Amino acid sequence: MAQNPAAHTALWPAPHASGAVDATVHVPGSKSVTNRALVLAALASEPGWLRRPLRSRDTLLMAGALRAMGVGIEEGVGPEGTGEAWRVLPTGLRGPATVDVGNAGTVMRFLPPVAALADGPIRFDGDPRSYERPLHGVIDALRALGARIDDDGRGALPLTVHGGGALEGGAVEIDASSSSQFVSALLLSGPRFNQGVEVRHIGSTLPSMPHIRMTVDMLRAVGAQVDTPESGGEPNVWRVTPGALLGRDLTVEPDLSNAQPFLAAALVTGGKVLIPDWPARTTQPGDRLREIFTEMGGSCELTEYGLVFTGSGAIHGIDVDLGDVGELTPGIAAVAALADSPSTLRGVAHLRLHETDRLAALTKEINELGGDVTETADGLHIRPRRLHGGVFHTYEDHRMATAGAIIGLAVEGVRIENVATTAKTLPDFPELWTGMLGA
Ligand SMILES: O=C(O)C1=C[C@@H](OP(=O)(O)O)[C@@H](O)[C@H](O)C1
Ligand SMILES: C=C(OP(=O)(O)O)C(=O)O
Repeated sequence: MAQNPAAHTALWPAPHASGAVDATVHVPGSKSVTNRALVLAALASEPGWLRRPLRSRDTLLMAGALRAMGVGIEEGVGPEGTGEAWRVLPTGLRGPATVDVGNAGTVMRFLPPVAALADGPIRFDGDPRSYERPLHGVIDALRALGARIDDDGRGALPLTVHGGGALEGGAVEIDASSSSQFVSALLLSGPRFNQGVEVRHIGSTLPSMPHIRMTVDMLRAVGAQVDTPESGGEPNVWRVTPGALLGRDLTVEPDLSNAQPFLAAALVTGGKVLIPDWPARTTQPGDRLREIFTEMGGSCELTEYGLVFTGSGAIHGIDVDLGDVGELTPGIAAVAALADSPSTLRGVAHLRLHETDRLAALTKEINELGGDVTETADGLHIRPRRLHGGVFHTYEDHRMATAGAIIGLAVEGVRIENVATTAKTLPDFPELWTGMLGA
C-alpha cells in the first residue's frame, strides 16, 4: 500500500495536557484478533461473520491478500449498522496472486502457510522493513512440511510460495525466539494440513506467549483440536489435529494494546479514562496493563461499563520483564521517562526486529528530548530527567508515535514526525487523542 511521502515529513504538535483528563475512549478492535479471525474464516468449510473488525492498514492488507487468493470478504450489516461487519465466504484458495504484506508481522507470517494450501503461485512482497524482519521459522518449517518456496536464501521476504492445493504437514522443529508469530502461523493453518501439524520450539526464549494462547483459543473456538503444553502436553510443543473448521460469528474485542496510550494519559495527568467493552477474560497482552500501570501509580476497576483507570498524580518507575507483552514496551518506556524513579524493562531483545529497532529508537528519541535512557542486551534502563520539547521521530512505527504523544502530554513542544503511521493499527489515533483531551 503506497504511503503519502508528505506525511513522513509532516510534524504533528503533540497536545500538551492542561489538566487531568476525564474521558471515555472507544478503542477500535484488536489487530491480532481481527487478523487471526480472517485467516480462520478463510480456511473454514462454511461462511462466517466478523463483527466490529479493526479496519487499519494491517487488517486491510490481510483482507486484501485473502481476497487476492479467492476468498470472499463482503461488507455486511452488523449490530451497529453497515460497515460494522465482514462476511467471509471461503472458497478454493488459488493463485496466481500477489500479496502486499506492508510491514504487518501477522500478514507476512500467517499467510505463507495459507498460500501453501492454495492452488498456484502466491508472491509475497512488502515495505522495505518487511525484508529485514525474520521469517525463517515459517519458510524452513513449510519446506520441511512439504511446501515449495522460492526465496533469495536469506530466510526473509520477498518470496513466492508455489501452492500445490494441499500440504502434507506433520512434525516440525522451529526456533521461534525471534517471533511467536512463527508458532501461531503454523498452528492457524495446521487443521487444513493432511496430517495436521506438531510444532516444537527448540530455541532459547519464546516471546509473546499470550499471543500463542490467543491462537490456540481462537482455533478451538472454530472447532480445532489443539494440544498444548498447558493442556498436559510436552513443554514447547503444540499439536493440531487435521479437521474442518466451522464458520463462526465473532465480535472482535477492543485492541487493549491500543488502549495503552489512553490509560497512560490518565496516569500521566492524574486523570481518569473509561475504556468501554474491556473484556473480563482475554488473551490479549494489553490486559497486563491493569497490573503494570497500577504498579506505576494508577488504580483500575473493571466495571459493567468497561475499565476505569485512574491516575494518582504520581508516576513510579518499574522493574519488569516484558517478554510476554513486548508490544507494550514503547508506551511503558514513555511513561517511565516521566516517572519519579528509574525503570528497567527486560526480556524484549526481540523488539530490535519489530516495525523498527524499538530499543534503539526509544533510546535515541527520549534522549534527544533530554532523557537518560540506555540500551541493555535485552531491554532498557530509563532514568527520568526533566525533558524538553523537540521532534520525536517515529521510524514508521505506530507505537513510537503513540509513545511520543504520551510524552507530549507532560512536556511542551513535542512534535511527532509522521503521526499518520498510527494507521498501521489505529487510523483514528489523532482524533481520538484530541477528543480525549477536549472531553
Ligand atoms: O501474533 C500476534 O498477533 C502478535 C505477536 C507478537 O509478535 P512477536 O512475538 O513477534 O513479538 C506481537 O508483538 C505482535 O504485535 C502481534
Ligand atoms: C510488533 C507489532 O506488530 P507486528 O504484528 O507487525 O509484528 C506491534 O504491533 O507492536
